[in-house]
Amino acid sequence: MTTVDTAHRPAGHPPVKSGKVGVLLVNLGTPDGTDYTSMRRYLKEFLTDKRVIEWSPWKWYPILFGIVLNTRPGKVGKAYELIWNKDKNESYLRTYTRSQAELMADRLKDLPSVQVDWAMRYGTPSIASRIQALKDDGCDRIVLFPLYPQYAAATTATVNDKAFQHLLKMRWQPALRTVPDYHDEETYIEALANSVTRHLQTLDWEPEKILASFHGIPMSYFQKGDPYYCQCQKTGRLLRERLGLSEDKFMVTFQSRFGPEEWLQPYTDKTVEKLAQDGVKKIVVLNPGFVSDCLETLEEIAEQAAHSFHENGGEKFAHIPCLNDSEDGMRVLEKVVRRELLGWV
Ligand SMILES: C=CC1=C(C)c2cc3[nH]c(cc4nc(cc5[nH]c(cc1n2)c(C)c5CCC(=O)O)C(CCC(=O)O)=C4C)c(C)c3C=C
Ligand SMILES: [Fe+2]
Ligand SMILES: [Fe+2]
Repeated sequence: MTTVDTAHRPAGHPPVKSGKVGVLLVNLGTPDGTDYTSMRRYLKEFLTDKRVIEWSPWKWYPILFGIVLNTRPGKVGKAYELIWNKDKNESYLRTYTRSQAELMADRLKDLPSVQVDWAMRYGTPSIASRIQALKDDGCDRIVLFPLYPQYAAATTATVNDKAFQHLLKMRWQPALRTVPDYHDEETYIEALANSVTRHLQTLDWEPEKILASFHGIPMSYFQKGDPYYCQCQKTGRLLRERLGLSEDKFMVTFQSRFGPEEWLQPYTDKTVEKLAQDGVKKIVVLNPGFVSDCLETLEEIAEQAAHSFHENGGEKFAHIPCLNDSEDGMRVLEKVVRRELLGWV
């Protein structure tokens, strides 16, 4: 650890701490509560992000403020209620992100100059508040880790934007290292394969199809050059090969469509429905693109997709949890963080 030489400091110069390295884990965000006001605040911050909705504000804001922010908070709030972590009165996304940061701090104990923290892109704790806290604690270098295995402008880039926006206001900026995607990282593929294998062993039936369902993005974002689709496809292929499955048995699909545009295909909901209608009786779905379980996995897949599969004639449906704060999941995050710390510790 290096520290600043302050012996010559003139009277009145503020005391400064320095010499530590911060690691900031950042996930998407989550509402503070399931009530209308909390939901509206969260959705407003999310859906006014130009990296998420790329339409011109002239076109988007009348729809957002006139319709979406009046109707969606109530509807989505009910969905959040179904998957709320009642013990901690928060969403599981927050519970897991905090736990990942705590476990990461423990795993990096051999590096005493490293301090680990966590933040959310939307809602609390904000990226600005945690970058400031790390800097105030003496971190003059920060590894910023957007918790997305696949890069998308709507997720990774907006986390980076937000961090640099805060740096704009700082006199003494920390050096910031942004962590790249890790969609084809060996440890990640291995962790996903282990979780599939282990979960299948707990079932007394064998799936006819395994679906790797990723969050979608509008097709237009892909056409503008976003690498997300290709990275999801590669993660899917590597996982399938690792599991030794044929293309016939394993599919990559895209979920969570929002708005009227065409999104990446095949759509998870339509695929699940069609498989059941075509006579497939047993399927398993996993969400490799989500580091932690959240509304999109627990409600949209484990609840809604399961329901739709059964309604359409399917018999057995299983959802494999995300890696969350499991041993395998933490090994992946630690591997990436240690690589990014090289040269700084
Ligand atoms: C145009 C809108 C959206 C884009 C593009 C988008 C991309 C995207 N999102 C995730 C991960 C998550 N999204 C989550 C919730 C969520 N996503 C959108 C819209 C877009 N996402 C909305 C409006 C919401 C809120 C819920 C709803 O109103 O339907 C979540 C869950 C958060 C939680 O608290 O549980 C995650 C995680 C990715 C990875 C991605 C692009 C790659
Ligand atoms: Fe989303
Ligand atoms: Fe959704």
